[in-house]
Amino acid sequence: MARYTRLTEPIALITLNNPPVNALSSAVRSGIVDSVSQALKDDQVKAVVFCGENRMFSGGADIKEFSGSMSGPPLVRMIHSIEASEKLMVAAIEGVALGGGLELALGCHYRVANTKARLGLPEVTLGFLPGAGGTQRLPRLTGITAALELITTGRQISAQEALQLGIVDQVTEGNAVQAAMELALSVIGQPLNPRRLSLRPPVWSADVDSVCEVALARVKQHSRGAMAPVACVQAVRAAAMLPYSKGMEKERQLMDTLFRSSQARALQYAFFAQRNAGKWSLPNGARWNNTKARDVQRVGVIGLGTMGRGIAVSLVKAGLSVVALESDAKQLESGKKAVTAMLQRDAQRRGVGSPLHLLTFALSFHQLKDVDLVIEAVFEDMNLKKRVFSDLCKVLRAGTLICTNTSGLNVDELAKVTDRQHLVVGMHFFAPAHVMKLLEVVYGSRSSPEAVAVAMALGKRIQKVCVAVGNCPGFVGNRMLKLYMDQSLYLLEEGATPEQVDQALEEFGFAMGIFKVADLSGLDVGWRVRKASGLIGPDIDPVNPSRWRLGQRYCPLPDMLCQQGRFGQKTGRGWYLYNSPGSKEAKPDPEILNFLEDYRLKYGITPQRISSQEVIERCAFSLANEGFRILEDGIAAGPEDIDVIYLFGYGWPRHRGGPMFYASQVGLSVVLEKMEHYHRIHPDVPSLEPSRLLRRLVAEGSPPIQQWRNHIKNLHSQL
Ligand SMILES: CC(C)(COP(=O)(O)OP(=O)(O)OC[C@H]1O[C@@H](n2cnc3c(N)ncnc32)[C@H](O)[C@@H]1OP(=O)(O)O)[C@@H](O)C(=O)NCCC(=O)NCCSC(=O)C[C@@H](O)CCCCCCCCCCCCC(=O)O
Repeated sequence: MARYTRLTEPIALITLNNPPVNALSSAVRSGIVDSVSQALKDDQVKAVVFCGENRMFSGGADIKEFSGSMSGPPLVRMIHSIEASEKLMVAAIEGVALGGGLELALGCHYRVANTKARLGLPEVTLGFLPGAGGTQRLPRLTGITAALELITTGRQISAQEALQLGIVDQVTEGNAVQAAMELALSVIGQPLNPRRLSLRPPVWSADVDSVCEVALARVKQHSRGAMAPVACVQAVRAAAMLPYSKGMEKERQLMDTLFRSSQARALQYAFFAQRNAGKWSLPNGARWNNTKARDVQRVGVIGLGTMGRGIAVSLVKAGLSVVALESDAKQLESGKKAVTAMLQRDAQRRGVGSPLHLLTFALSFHQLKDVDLVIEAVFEDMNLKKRVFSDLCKVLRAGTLICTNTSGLNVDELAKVTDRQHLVVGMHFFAPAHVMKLLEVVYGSRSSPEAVAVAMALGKRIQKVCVAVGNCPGFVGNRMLKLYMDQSLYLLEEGATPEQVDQALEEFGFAMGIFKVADLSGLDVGWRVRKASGLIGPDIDPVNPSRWRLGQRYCPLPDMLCQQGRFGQKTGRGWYLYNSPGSKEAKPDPEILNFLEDYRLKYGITPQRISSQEVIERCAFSLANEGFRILEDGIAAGPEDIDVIYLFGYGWPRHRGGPMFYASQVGLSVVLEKMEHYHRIHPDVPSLEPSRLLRRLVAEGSPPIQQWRNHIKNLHSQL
């Protein structure tokens, strides 16, 4: 796990060897300790160079070990003895030096990095802090301001930036090990104390308090209730005020609190869930590792509305050729202007050349004849999409994939109008598509594994977090969202205000409350969908609309807002009031409060006092309850996929893991009890009835979330 090589020069090489990222597992730490001791015993060895196998220094501590009992040499002590060693220690950084990997390098007396290397302390993203001396050594190198920024955000930096900040001593375009050896030979014999960061005094300056206050205010504003960023500021502040040993005590104290916190568990779960989503599997046994994706170079994008524009931008940015199609010249012109401007702005921001040469604009389907894959992003209307699909089949080559960016329409029904049902899949992007990371890849009953593999690979190439999901109305994300939205609306009927619901959700950690999101997306979008689905028709009385539709409780409030022309931000009025159409600052609207009061009076509803706890329980547990149904139906392969969808597509707070993880953390029996309670009070809302899978998991002793897949497998078993 760590290889010791005695080189011909007076140098020993210690190679961390734990693929794929050379995480500092217990075995690696033991290997390092043994190797260092071997080097120290060898009188011929004057210097030690640390490097990683496969040109990858280290991705840090082994995160998998955190969920069990930790064994092996402690990282803190190991790094301390490396730094204290009387022999010269040099880190040769290639690939990444992250977390404990960078902390190990900071314990060395010199650091050399390859130009392509990336360095960082991302522990905050896992719910804790750099707990192997990183919070004390880094500020002593870079000063407090840079250390605060790096440690509280977890941002990874280039070797060049690391050089400017003083984190590395040298950057090389060549082999970092070679360069580290040369550096070692040139400094052997020089005093080591000035190179030992722990011997440096606190990095105090007169403005420490104000710098830390500013950092604290910034992290509190962005962290949405996450504890780790605040603790990171406290730890770095200690590096400015206290000698190293005292600072280390503070680091340890803060780490103890964070390490076993529910937030750290949630964030580490999210880390693995995100990686797990790429390992898709279909009910027929096809999987990411037994299905080959063929290469895609040219992509057609049909429709240059908001979604089509974002999709085209994402594709071009990833170096793909795009033919972007619109149905009329005016639409094409406005789409062209928007896409071009977005790409130019992005290129300017990143300091790279504009990729506009990859983009062609077209008005005729014939210009799509040579593409490898088409993404349809026209208006959300089944008939229109069907027309597009059948027209496409007339011009596309036989093997070209047809993907739909529908947000919930039936992919099988669309596939049926084509001559290639096996090559039809959904690619559900989230708005704005060039910003949002999530992509639901929807397989229909006839989609071939290869088609799914191609869509997943393309999504990955354009840097999306892709989740393969089955075909049902709304797929995973929007199917669950509907129930979340329903509960929020019922809460308004029962006595809450939009700002009260949003405040509870934002305090829980959502980036934005649901009513603010609805205003941002446009209330007219859902209105149109409800009209198309028959929920709103000519038989509905517009003045006294029924609260009962298609056999279920229905809340007509959003329709009534739309009738008043309140479409949200775009019209300057929605659930909130805005200074002008298009402005973003939501203000409570007294008109809405009166409107809600009148509504309750009209329908004889006595307003109740709704607590924040009830808002969270009804919204979050409804999401999870539907998530269990989705698992039962085989629409998502596991709870992790559902959580990834909510983390990356719906602003669910990462430090709460996702709705399924949250349910597991609160306790499944508590969730069951609450759902039973709310269903008893609201028997007219069938979705509040606890799902079969939830009941079954509770009956089976509420197994940990990692084991739910096994229980789902057995759900339909007759054995
Ligand atoms: C490294 C990456 C940038 C690579 O990205 P890439 O896209 O190439 O690949 P993947 O992300 O897909 O990863 C490939 C593969 O590797 C797995 N993996 C990656 N990193 C790790 C890791 N650090 N540990 C384990 N496994 C890892 C990943 O899961 C993939 O596996 P798969 O099976 O899917 O192929 C990228 O991966 C990345 O960014 N990684 C994470 C980097 C990171 O966050 N590093 C920080 C780790 S935490 C750390 O280092 C902590 C240190 O500060 C030291 C802390 C000291 C601990 C002291 C403990 C004190 C406890 C006190 C409290 C005790 C109280 C009590 O007892 O109760």
